[in-house]
Amino acid sequence: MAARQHAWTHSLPCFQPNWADDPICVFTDTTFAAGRGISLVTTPRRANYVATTPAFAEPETVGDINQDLGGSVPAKYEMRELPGKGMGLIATAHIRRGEPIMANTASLMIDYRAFNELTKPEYKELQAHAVDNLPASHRALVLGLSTHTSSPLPHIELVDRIAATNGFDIDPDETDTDQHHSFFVLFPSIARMNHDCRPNAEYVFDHGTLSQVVNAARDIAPGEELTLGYINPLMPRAQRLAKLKRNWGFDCGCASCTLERARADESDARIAQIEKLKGELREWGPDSRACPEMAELLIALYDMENMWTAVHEAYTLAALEFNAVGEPWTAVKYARMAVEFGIPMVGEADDDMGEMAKVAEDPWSHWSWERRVRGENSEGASS
Ligand SMILES: C[S@@+](CC[C@H](N)C(=O)[O-])C[C@H]1O[C@@H](n2cnc3c(N)ncnc32)[C@H](O)[C@@H]1O
Repeated sequence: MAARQHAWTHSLPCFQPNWADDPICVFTDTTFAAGRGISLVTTPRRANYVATTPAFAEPETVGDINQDLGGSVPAKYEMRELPGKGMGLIATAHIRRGEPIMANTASLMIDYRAFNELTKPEYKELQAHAVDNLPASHRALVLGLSTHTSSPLPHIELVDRIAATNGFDIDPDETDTDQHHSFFVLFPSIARMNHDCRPNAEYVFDHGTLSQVVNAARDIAPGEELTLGYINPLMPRAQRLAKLKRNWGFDCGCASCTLERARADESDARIAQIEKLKGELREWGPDSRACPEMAELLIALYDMENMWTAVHEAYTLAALEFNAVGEPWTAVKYARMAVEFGIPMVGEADDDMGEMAKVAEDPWSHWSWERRVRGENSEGASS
């Protein structure tokens, strides 16, 4: 797509290694999202691509996003200081599974090219400029975020620690065929959510509005903390603890990490079996041992592990498996459950959700129909 010129505030310096084809600079729009503002650290080409998205081209799509879902719904949480965790968000009303809890437009979007192509001092300088260029109240919100350290830091280091502690990895926009680098993105209100290895909420990024929505993964009662998962939940306990300590500096005290030894070993064994079953169920070659009972065992294991944010993966595999042995109505049941549980967790645009909508509608014309009993190899089978 041809790059349209956008009215960015473009601050110097830009950096460009000799071998790179584009410089990397800071681009700010202080009028974005009804004056909240946004800063990008990226190439001029990519900044201009981002400016073609509805978030910029149709400003009304993002005008209300940051006021607790348009101000039409009162917030169902409040921020509190929590022992041993810093700040956190606590539910103040009942929240239903699948319900949107909060949303933020991006504050700071750092192209991974900055990390891959620039020196550390270069990208840290750009990162600090990007925050400094935001409107004052937004800048204060960002600079007030956690650094998981109490020692005072020089400004550039402070911004770097804030970004590292609070940023989210966002996959590149698939419609931008020119760019293959992820973005590292900051959403200041969502960043107040602490980690749990079995979180009760999940985030979904929308490239059209450059915004992140947090949805409830299960029913949440007033008084419960709202949590996200910072890491892959399918790691054994020791690996989860080590990764959280290394990357975010805390000893995880969540219910799953504080199980007594025997219960923790059982949980680790279930996690290992989940990984093994997923591998077998995704195998569509003639030697596959996959069968519907395996898929139902997988669902039970996700349930036992309280993996509310990921159980749709098991429903997806069960729908495919039942369809593959010619049991359309059980396939439709699981496809419907995959969509019901999955869309708030991964969004409608997710490939698996598209496949599940097709199975739910017409299992007989889906690629998986009687796949196992026909004994064909399945080039291109998803999930
Ligand atoms: C993205 S911030 C979350 C909000 C943060 N508590 C605050 O005060 O703004 C990540 C930091 O919060 C703290 N944190 C997050 N989850 C935690 C947990 N389960 N237990 C203890 N500290 C946690 C750690 O200091 C971590 O580096």
